[in-house]
Amino acid sequence: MKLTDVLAGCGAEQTSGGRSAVDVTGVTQDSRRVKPGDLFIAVPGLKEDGAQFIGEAVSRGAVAVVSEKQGQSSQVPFFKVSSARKALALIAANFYGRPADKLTLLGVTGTNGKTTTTYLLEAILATAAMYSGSPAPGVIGTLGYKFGGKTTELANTTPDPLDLHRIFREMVDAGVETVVMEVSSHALAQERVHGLTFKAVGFSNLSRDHLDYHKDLEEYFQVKRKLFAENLAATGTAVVNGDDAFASRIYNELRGQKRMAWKFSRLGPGEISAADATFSLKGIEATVKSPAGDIKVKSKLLGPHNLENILLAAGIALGAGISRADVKSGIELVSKVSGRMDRAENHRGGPAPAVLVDYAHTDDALKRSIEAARTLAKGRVIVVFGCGGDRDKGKRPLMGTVAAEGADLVMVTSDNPRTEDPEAIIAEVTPGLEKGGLRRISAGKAKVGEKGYLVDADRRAAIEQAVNLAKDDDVVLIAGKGHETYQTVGTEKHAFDDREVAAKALANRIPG
Ligand SMILES: CC(=O)N[C@H]1[C@@H](OP(=O)(O)OP(=O)(O)OC[C@H]2O[C@@H](n3ccc(=O)[nH]c3=O)[C@H](O)[C@@H]2O)O[C@H](CO)[C@@H](O)[C@@H]1O[C@H](C)C(=O)N[C@@H](C)C(=O)N[C@H](CCC(=O)O)C(=O)O
Ligand SMILES: Nc1ncnc2c1ncn2[C@@H]1O[C@H](COP(=O)(O)OP(=O)(O)OP(=O)(O)O)[C@@H](O)[C@H]1O
Ligand SMILES: N[C@H](CCC[C@H](N)C(=O)O)C(=O)O
Ligand SMILES: [Mg+2]
Repeated sequence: MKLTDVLAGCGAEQTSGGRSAVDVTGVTQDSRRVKPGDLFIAVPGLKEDGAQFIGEAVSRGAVAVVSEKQGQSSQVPFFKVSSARKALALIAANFYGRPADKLTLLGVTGTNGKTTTTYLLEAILATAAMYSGSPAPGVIGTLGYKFGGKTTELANTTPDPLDLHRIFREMVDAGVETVVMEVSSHALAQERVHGLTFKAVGFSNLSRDHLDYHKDLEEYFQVKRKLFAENLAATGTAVVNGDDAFASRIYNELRGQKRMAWKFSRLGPGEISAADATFSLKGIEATVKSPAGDIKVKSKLLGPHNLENILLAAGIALGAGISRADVKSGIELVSKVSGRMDRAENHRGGPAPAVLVDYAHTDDALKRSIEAARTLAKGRVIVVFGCGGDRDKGKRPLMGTVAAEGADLVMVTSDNPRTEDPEAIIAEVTPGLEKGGLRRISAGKAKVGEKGYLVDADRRAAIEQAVNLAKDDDVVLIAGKGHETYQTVGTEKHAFDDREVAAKALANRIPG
């Protein structure tokens, strides 16, 4: 592809180097991966400044360079841009032949509920597509990217632009017309979706997370707001959580601009609201009230927070022009979202506690998933959780407090310790548990029915103890790792799946 075509529209100005009439055979932002014929884009990062590696990129065969820095005298054409990350997004689109121009994009942002909402939307869109004879949608998010019945794992929830536009290309080539995607705050901060236009976007909620990356909650919000301010089509629809103060600010802003915005609310009024909701281990029954009319749904998803995800998915789908009937059928098709309130198998049969594996890894998510477990449990709620290493430390005591306030028995353990000491992470969680009113029970002293918290850094042992300490009418909630099939200790990933460990613990359960 001609360099001038790759750079089209990205505002790059040549500052040095030779003739720009060269062909580009690849694009990369990583000097270590440069192949002869590539364009190298030097991105300033958290740890490194890509500009340091321009020499290395050229010596590996880069035929042109894009950077925010003024070009030194360069052997290859050197282009200056005001934002390397924005340029990267536009260049990636050009390089893959602008596949997103052929797609209808629907996006979901927010701290919790993105993955669940995108899978509800996928089912709704697939139902609509089936009836209209159109192709099924694609999905991009934490569980990977999915189209044509195949899911491929991803390193990030929202991929870097070069991966994202390559995936769009694969999808368009396979005939996909609509893509529903999670848009993370890291992606928005790093301009991974710069230049994309969404037909409808949703905002689930905003609560504490990633404050190791964002300065404070307000900055975290401003980053999420970009999706609505910069990426929503002028005639597109925004659906936001009316029960969330941050999300409501977006509603007011868009309404002030006479844009299309809907609020959804589980408890109060809103363009999308709920009535007659009931929750059990069989799922949710509720009436979704919408500008298009009422939709009675029976969902297999568990807990009040999932009703919020249903309202958001219904709002986005209706906003994108899907019929009420397809919204209902799609929602009812989703039997579960992998690793979210995902019930572990009881292979032995007979009475046993319900063991739910969930991905709650923020204090709000943990609070909400414990609340959900409470609506499902006839007996007690037992929670097993830990906090990830090398991530926002501020959430550790907060997660401890919500666990103590919501659960009867808590088993504190490891999540992915990464390069931190597991015991040191736990030591940052336990003051929160004490603050929440639970007292520590010494190892080996726990009795069935007792209140308090136990500590065991070995996640497998912690899950086994929790299952053994549960009575048949208790609910055991194993939070934090959801769909993950590994545990990261140091820099190594070991096979570990909460759902398998829990099913084994149930099969070998020795009550008491
Ligand atoms: C914290 C974070 O988001 N980091 C992202 C960031 O990395 P960074 O700023 O540390 O990059 P860096 O190492 O300083 O390098 C800067 C540049 O120099 C280049 N470089 C570096 C070294 C070298 O020898 N040569 C070279 O060219 C790098 O390729 C890069 O382009 O920029 C990189 C390039 O765009 C991203 O890949 C990387 O995402 C990493 C993999 C990551 O783990 N991100 C997570 C936290 C994330 O994005 N998570 C969200 C979901 C979160 C949630 O909702 O729960 C997601 O969307 O996945
Ligand atoms: N609407 C909601 N409000 C609050 N908590 C929720 C909501 N939906 C899900 N959760 C909690 O958050 C966890 C993660 O849910 P989900 O994977 O759908 O969200 P996500 O935004 O994609 O998360 P991540 O950013 O980690 O990918 C769930 O396991 C549950 O504990
Ligand atoms: N995308 C989130 C996932 C956290 C999952 C949890 N299991 C952990 O490892 O902290 C992150 O990387 O912060
Ligand atoms: Mg997700």
